[in-house]
Amino acid sequence: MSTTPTFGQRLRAATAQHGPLCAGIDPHRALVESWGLTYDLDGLRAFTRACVEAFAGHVAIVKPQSAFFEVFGSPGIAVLEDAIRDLRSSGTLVLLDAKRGDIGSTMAAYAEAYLGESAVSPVDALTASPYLGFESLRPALDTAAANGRGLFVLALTSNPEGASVQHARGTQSSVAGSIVQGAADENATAATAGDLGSTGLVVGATVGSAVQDLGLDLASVNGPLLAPGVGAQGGTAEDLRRVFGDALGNVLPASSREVLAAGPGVTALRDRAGRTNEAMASLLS
Ligand SMILES: O=C(O)c1cc(=O)[nH]c(=O)n1[C@@H]1O[C@H](COP(=O)(O)O)[C@@H](O)[C@H]1O
Repeated sequence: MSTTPTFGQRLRAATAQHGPLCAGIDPHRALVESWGLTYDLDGLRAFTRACVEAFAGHVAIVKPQSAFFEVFGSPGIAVLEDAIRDLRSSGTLVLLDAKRGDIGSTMAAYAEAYLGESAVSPVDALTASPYLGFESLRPALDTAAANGRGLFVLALTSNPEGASVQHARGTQSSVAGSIVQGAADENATAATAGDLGSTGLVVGATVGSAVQDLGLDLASVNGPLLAPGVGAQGGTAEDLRRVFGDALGNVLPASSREVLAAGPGVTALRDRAGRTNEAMASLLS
């Protein structure tokens, strides 16, 4: 039997030590320029370096948004890879936000790229879109599990357009409901062992009463619940309480712009992340 700790176990240990905040690295043009940097490769590099210095060893998990690095082509990806390596070597978990989702055979290549045993730039977890069907993610679910890594599957996203797909009802349940069930099934073995599962869900802090309206049981998922939308998108601590109810203990509040706006100083960034973390920890406990 493998003795490699699971992603769920590693995440639980990390949040116990550092608090629940998932700090985003989203080098938007406006943010980069507001730090007095030029919006080019040098600016991207300086922005990312400051984030890594501020967050490494101080928060449980960091979520770089791949899109903002892809903008700069392969040199931008190299900046992302350096950040992933440096964060992970400091012991900070990395959730790469790339929202991958494709037919199974292509999904297998995405899984190999980010979660595989021989991945060039491995991450601890990856965001994934299940809208080609939850089972299309099977290669990523299995590769993640085999290598002690995790997957965060979009269930109820923070954008207003998400509802038109995710709230739709089939013969038995809503689309989001089937995603919740899929994640709960993946985490069943961990649940029996008393561990947090490694298949997480993404449920935005801005989804209002959707969880209740659709009758979703998020506590039954027994996995981490990434909650983007806090801060810049209008989500508040009170919203988290309303949205997640008895599943609050598994929530990772995700904040990018609100924390990043404290830059460019490394200490100021770290302090903002620390204060957000403390506020979230007292809410969730
Ligand atoms: O998967 C995500 O992280 C995500 C899902 C979602 O439903 N909504 C959402 O905003 N996100 C991401 O979370 C980050 C939000 O950034 P801020 O609004 O600046 O905190 C961005 O990187 C988004 O791509």
